[in-house]
Amino acid sequence: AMMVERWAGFGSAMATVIFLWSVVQNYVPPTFRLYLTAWAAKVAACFNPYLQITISEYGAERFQRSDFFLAVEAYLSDACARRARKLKAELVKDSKNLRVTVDDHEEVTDDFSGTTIWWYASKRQSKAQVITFYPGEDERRFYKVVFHRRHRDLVVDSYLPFVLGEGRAVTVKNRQRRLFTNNASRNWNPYRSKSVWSHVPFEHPATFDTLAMHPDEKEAIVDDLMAFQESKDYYAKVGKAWKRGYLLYGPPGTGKSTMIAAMANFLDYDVYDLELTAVKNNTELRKLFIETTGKSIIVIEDIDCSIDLTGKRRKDKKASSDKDSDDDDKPKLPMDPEKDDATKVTLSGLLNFIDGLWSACGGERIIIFTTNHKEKLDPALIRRGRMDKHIEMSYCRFEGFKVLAKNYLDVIEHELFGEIQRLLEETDMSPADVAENLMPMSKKKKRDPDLCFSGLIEALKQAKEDAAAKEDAVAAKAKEEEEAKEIKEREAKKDEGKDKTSGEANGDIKQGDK
Ligand SMILES: Nc1ncnc2c1ncn2[C@@H]1O[C@H](COP(=O)(O)OP(=O)(O)OP(=O)(O)O)[C@@H](O)[C@H]1O
Ligand SMILES: [Mg+2]
Repeated sequence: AMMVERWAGFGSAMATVIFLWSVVQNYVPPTFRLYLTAWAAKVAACFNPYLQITISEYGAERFQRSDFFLAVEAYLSDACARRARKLKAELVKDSKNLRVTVDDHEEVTDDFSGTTIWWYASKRQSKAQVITFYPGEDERRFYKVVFHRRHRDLVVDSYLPFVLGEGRAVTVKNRQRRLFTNNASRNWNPYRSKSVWSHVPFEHPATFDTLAMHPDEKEAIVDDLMAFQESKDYYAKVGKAWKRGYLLYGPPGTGKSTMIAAMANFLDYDVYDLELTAVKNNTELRKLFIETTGKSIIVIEDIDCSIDLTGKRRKDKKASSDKDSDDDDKPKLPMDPEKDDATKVTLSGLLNFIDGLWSACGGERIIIFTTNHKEKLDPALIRRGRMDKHIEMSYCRFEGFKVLAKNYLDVIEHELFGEIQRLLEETDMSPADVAENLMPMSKKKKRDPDLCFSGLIEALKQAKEDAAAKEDAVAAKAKEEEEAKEIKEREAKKDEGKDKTSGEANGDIKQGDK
């Protein structure tokens, strides 16, 4: 009976409210009505101590999902999803893990310095009458955060920025890192991608642990990278763009490319592999650079082979083209070298690429050049400040070998190590060749250290012999050349003498004879 009475009371109260509302609707002028509504909201607020903030999926830019929404989503799935009962799992683009998030219309609580905060995931139907191509496009999802009035400052000034930061960190941690290249054939479908870069997932397994190198050098590089990563404020303070350049040089197979992969894995960066020969001109180079994102390594491999970096070589080319045009007076073809030059990437274009003004957009970029011949590079290109650190990757010595032996065969000590050490100090063998000997591709021999090490010793001895033979050959050739030169010089002198005696006979002859 009490229940019925209470409901009746509730019903009559409701009826009164509805009656009053219809009076307001019909007889109160609109301006006053607005005022009344605001006032009613205020009255309600007096009794409801909770505030709410909405974070919608599409913010001011209608076509791009709001950064904050994505950060909240990541934060909730990382920190609070465990406490939710209704979850949803998705396979998300650019993320390497399944993403489990709070389902729509579900509530989770969070705790921030002793304060309880409620989150609601929800969605509403968009009212706009637009036809879209994508399913689900007319739904607008949003998150609502609810908290007590007295925590307003805490939530707005500390909690929400905290969520943003945490969410971004989670996104970075979970993202699938990518390897970009500017040299993919995109021509078959011009509509597919407007970006100048195309990408694949970056999954190179190299790390600094697997890199054969002297431990001290390795540590120095790791140290440098860590210092770079943490010095955002420092770079800002000294007024420099937040980037760093490395030059990796050394013979083939010494681990330059592997080192880049290890760096990317260590820093958790994307890799942009820039193929300079595929870049038409400086403008395109600039466009490529602008489209790179922060937290990335930009790599130009074999920089000495990529373009005419030196003015000298360009002149050579011009001289030869002049000769050509002397030979035949054909009209100039589109392939004309003059024009070709104008549409090429130049050294100055590349220097601009590295430290032009617009290289400051974003930040946290590492630029790496690799080369087999450091001496061929223009000094301007590799001066400090552009290429801050020059790293020599060299032949495998004993320290490097120990890393490889441990990695490939799980061996830390072995009776053959002494001999290998001696041979490695005397012989230049690249880590790639050493590794090849430690990784026999045969089932029977598989992972037998004795066989592998004796095989390596054989290979080292062979390499040593070859090197000696080569040296002998080089010496012999040099001697031959020297002799030939001497003979030539002698003959030239004789000719000179003859010329002069047959020419004017004066005091000069005596001088020449002397
Ligand atoms: N320092 C090293 N540590 C571990 N592995 C190495 C090292 N150097 C080379 N290797 C092995 O040798 C192979 C070739 O190495 P990498 O491609 O890095 O050489 P590179 O210096 O880039 O050569 P190139 O100058 O020809 O480009 C790799 O697959 C790698 O496994
Ligand atoms: Mg390489």
